[in-house]
Amino acid sequence: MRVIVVGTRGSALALTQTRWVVERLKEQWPEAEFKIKTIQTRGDRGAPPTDRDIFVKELEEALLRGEIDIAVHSLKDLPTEQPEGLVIASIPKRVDPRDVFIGRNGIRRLEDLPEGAVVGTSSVRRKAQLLAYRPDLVVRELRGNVDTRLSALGSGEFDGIILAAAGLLRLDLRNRIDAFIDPKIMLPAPGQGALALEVREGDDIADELAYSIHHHPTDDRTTAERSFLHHLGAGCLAPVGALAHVEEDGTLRLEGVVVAPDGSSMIHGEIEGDAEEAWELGAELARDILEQGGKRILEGLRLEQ
Ligand SMILES: NCc1[nH]cc(CCC(=O)O)c1CC(=O)O
Repeated sequence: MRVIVVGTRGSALALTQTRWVVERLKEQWPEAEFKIKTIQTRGDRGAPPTDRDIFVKELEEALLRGEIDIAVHSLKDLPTEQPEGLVIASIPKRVDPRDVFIGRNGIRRLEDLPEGAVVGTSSVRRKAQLLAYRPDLVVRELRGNVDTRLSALGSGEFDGIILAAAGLLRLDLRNRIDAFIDPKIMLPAPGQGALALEVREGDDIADELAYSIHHHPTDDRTTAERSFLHHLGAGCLAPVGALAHVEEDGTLRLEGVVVAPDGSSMIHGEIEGDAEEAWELGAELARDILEQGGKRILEGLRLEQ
């Protein structure tokens, strides 16, 4: 059997999650041989997060050239439209999708921040929801990989920072988390906490290997969330949050939000239905929210750019 080359970015988080994926694949296919290949993306070389696919494109090009057979992505970094010739073969089981707060000087929750405190994040989605909740806070740019962000907190420039729980959990840094942020205050990015395994269309072997670690409930949840984002006509850099849950009986409940970047207005909505209709439910919620004022917020953003 051929060696299956699994491609990943080179950050500590990307490598850790890819090793996790390969361990799961080996459990399913003990006779198969896997090799991990690291590919540097523009995002890793410090490109500003202005293009939606800075973490993704180089991996996809390597896939198309045949240098790798399976690309491992963070699902939330992946655009909602697939490039020609590539397919998502598998969405493994998600970890906690929430955002978390890490504070300094005994501050352990968002609620503990004094008036005018400085919070670090580079995500418009986090900034907008934070300001909607606490307009008094000052939000400052915080970039880089998880390690860089944690050491920026130590340098004293911020009273607290916000990160995805997923990155810290995967890096075994759970003890650094001070508080999980209630999704009522901050809805995560669509797909946050989930991975995606992408393969070449027609590579049936890679497809079958990858599909063996597919997780249907995660797929249904993230399909609804990403459909919501897609039908808003917004990319992963927009001030858009979404979170879906699937109940035992197959009912999917999706919550979504569009927020003005300064937090001054916020359109929130919810929908529920059959998990098998995940894509349609996301589309319907997007239409509702666009009508209720989401459209005005998102058009305002385009004019600013
Ligand atoms: N924006 C970068 C990014 N892409 C994926 C994760 C980890 C969380 C995940 O896998 O969803 C992070 C870090 C963060 O947002 O704190």
